[in-house]
Amino acid sequence: MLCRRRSPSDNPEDLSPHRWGADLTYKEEELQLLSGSLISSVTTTTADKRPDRGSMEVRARAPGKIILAGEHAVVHGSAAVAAAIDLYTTFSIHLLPAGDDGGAGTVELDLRDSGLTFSWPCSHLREALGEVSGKAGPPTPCSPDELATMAKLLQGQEIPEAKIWLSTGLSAFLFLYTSILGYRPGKAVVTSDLPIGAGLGSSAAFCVSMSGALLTAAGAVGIGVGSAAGEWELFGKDDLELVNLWAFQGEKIIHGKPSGIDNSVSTFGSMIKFKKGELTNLKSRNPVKMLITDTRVGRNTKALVAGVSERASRHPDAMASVFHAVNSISEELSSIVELTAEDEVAITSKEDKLAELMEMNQGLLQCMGVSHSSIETVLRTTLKYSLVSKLTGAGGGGCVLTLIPTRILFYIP
Ligand SMILES: Nc1ncnc2c1ncn2[C@@H]1O[C@H](COP(=O)(O)OP(=O)(O)OP(=O)(O)O)[C@@H](O)[C@H]1O
Ligand SMILES: C[C@@](O)(CCO)CC(=O)[O-]
Ligand SMILES: [Mg+2]
Repeated sequence: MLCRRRSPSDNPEDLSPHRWGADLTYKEEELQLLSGSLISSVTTTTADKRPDRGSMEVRARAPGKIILAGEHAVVHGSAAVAAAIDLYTTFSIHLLPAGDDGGAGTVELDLRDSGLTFSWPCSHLREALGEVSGKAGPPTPCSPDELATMAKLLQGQEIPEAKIWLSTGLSAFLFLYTSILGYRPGKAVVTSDLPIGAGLGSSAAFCVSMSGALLTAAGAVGIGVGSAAGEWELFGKDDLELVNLWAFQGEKIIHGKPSGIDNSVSTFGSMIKFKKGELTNLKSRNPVKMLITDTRVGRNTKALVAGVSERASRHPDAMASVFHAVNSISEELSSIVELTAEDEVAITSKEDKLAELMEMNQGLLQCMGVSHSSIETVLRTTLKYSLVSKLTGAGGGGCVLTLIPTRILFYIP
């Protein structure tokens, strides 16, 4: 399910949202149907801790997400609605006893899905970053100087040009690892069900699972030692709050200016309304079925978010109206989602309203300049079946949501 990066302008430093794959043409057959997701009952971040040959291994997993309404506008203070989906990123950390190899040891990272491994001698990290003790409490943000040091630490690593977009994730790893665990040697392994950079919150799931595992390994959050293989334990509410704060710092390194919605929904799961950092849990009693289509057009959230901010500074009044309209859509959508509909007529009317709001939101995302010809192809294709779609996440390619009303008689697994 990995996203195939196809755009010749797939450069994380390119801040123009239009240049992401703009000159390619897309055929319906090239779209990948990812999954139909029931979005009301998904578990939150969970972890598993077990002794392993004299040392400790901790695994944490965190879900991806879809945004039903409000992406981009949420960065500018509007409300947005998001739901966790049942595709996960898992981060495992195996702490090695210090000095096991007679020296200070190494910090290793194995990105299984990309087939890449990285390694830093602990002595080298200490030299570059100075004394850090590892921290159990709330995070201190990564300073510009520290960020520059992380970038330098990547220079010695062999990152293939075609996967250079992983650099920000690697910087986030180095920052979270050294801030939480100091220079303890360890081996981390990351696997994910999520396509990377496709709007399903891969960066947030990466940061949340990483924060969960590292904080557990540091003893800063408490889960017990797992009894049976394959058992996941839920974190307590206060622990989730701490995991979320650290994950947000990681997201800042990857995204530049995240609203916090992606890490929050990945941490706490379920369906949420999010506005200016405030999270409200939404109780959806009738399931909402969405089809997720991956256009397989690579894009980068940091560049798209920066592009919208630039447009907002060029046209402040017009864009303020757009953000205001999106806020109203998200508010209305969140109250409709919570309505309990008993009979068929009520369910149909609820779904019709949801569809209309999604359609309006898509129009406003086009106004923000974050749609893409591949997204428009999905919109046209689903419209042939009278189904409504909208982009989800940062847009510019990536994934598209299609609302599947209960009147549709086929089942999408
Ligand atoms: N499993 C992973 N392994 C390593 N790095 C990852 C992984 N998942 C995400 N990342 C990091 O996150 C970046 C992708 O994040 P980005 O925010 O651009 O997309 P997304 O989170 O999938 O989509 P959106 O933010 O729109 O929901 C990658 O370039 C990489 O740096
Ligand atoms: C585009 C955006 O609104 C959602 C990305 O999933 C960015 C953010 O809120 O951080
Ligand atoms: Mg992201």
